Amino acid sequence: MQGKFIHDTFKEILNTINDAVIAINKTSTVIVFNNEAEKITGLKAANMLGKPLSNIVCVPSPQVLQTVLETGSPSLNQQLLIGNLTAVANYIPLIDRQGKTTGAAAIITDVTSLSNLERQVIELKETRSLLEAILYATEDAITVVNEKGNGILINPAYTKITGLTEADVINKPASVAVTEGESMHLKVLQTRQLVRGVRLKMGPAKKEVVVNVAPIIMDGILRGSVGVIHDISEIMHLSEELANVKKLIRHLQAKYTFDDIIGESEPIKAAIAQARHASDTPATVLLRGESGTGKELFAHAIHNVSGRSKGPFVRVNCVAIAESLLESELFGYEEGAFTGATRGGKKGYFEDASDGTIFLDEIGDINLALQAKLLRVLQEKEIIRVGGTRPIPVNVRVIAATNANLEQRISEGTFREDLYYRLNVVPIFVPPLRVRKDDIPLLTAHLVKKLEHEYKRKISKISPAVFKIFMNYDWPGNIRELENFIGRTIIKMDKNEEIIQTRHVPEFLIKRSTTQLYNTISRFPKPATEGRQEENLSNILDMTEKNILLETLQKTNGNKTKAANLLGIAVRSLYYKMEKHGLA
Ligand SMILES: Nc1ncnc2c1ncn2[C@@H]1O[C@H](COP(=O)(O)OP(=O)(O)OP(=O)(O)O)[C@@H](O)[C@H]1O
Repeated sequence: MQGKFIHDTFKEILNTINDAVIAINKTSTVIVFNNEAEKITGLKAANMLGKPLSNIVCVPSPQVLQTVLETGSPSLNQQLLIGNLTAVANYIPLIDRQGKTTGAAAIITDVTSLSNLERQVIELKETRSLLEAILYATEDAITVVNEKGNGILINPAYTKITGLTEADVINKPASVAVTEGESMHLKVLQTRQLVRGVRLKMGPAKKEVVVNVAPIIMDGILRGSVGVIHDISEIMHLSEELANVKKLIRHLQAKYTFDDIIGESEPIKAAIAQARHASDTPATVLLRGESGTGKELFAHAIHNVSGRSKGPFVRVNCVAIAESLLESELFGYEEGAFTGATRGGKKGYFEDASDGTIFLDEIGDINLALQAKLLRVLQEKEIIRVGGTRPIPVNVRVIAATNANLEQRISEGTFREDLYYRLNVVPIFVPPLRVRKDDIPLLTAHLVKKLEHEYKRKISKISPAVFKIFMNYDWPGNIRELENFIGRTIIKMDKNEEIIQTRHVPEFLIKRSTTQLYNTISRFPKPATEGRQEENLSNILDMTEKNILLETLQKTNGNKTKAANLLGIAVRSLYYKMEKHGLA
């Protein structure tokens, strides 16, 4: 009776404790427990009392409990599992008055929620290791800034790409890293909006990069932003190479378009308009004009705009090929046509150009025999290979070019008149540079850019004095000569110089330019404008034009073709001008 009293009193005392308590005897059998123990085990008294402790809770290390019972020493923080719960037990030995261990009390604390936290900490650590691995492994640069826009993290790729180390960026404003353009971190922090695909230059080496930056927003609060930076210098390099390869391919085809024909002066605009018009038709085009004026450029452009642009463009320089070979090159040959002829024969340029365009440059210089054969091709639209008899139909558009005075050659009997008319279906006169000097600045800028790339130099400016020299010279070699001079000028510049100055211009060009300026001024009788300040510019220009026409016609004894040639204008336009000035 007294034993029950003691037991119940003891249990009451145990119930005042927040932790679960289960007392066991020397054989690990449960002798007493409190309400909290029933609660966390979910067991009724009948299922606990007198049962081994291991039936009630899972003891991962039974020997620990055994040691407590045997040695009478407490053991703390031992893990227990009760169903889904994780608990920690402190085993306290129960010792009687004689100092003998009679059992033990397990004081059990539910640490499930605590272990959840621990688990989260472990998960966070794992995530962090994973993120670090990604940060270190990726080839893309990553940069993180805080909400103030100051750097807080970069990865090794960032340093590799931008050349900036942690010392350069951590705790520094994001803008320090950007050499050209605006810091996207700062923009994102202002707008809270993601930015994508922005091109910038970063770091001391001005690396070409593309950046994506996203805001970091946690629980609605802006904490900073993260940027991913892609190095595109390699892509840029590759696309440059691709552009070069494309250029090479275009060299085998038609390289230029009308956009490549630089000039805004009236004479060049008129020629371009004529050429554009001709592109839409299948008509044969005859390009006239001095050497270096851009006739070949026009031929390319006409082909590229025409319906045949997908077909081949075959350029034949009729003077560059030996006369004896030109016929077989143009029309091909049959097997055995001559000693050394390839077995099976060979196609000529006309057949190569099938469904495309053949550009016959320097057409004025082919011999009469070949002229007759060419005439036949133009009339019949078929060729006969050298050594053959079988006509082969060809579908080829002909563009011819010459700087020769064909009309004069006809009168001299060296050029066939019938061929002239066959070729001259659409004549286009490409004006010489001296009649379109207004285009010199544009052309110079274009050619400088072209050569800058070729010579791997950077030219930022051309001094006005150099332009003056260029403007005062007549450029008998036309744009080819201008291109040549600019090339020679760039060569004379030091590597670090970026401005073309007069000292770089070859001496003799300066001399010639000055002489020509002097001649131009003194050549013409002073128009009756002196003292007549009220004359407007248009009248002065008219008078000057009239004087030049008169002077040229005098020089050519009234031969209008020659005069037009000297002036670099079409005979038709000479007639028009003569009429305008009452000289016809
Ligand atoms: N309007 C232009 N814009 C830009 N470059 C031009 C222009 N005209 C000519 N060029 C350049 O000048 C050089 C000479 O041009 P092109 O070979 O077409 O002249 P051409 O009249 O055919 O000469 P030729 O009669 O000696 O064959 C080329 O490098 C060409 O690219």
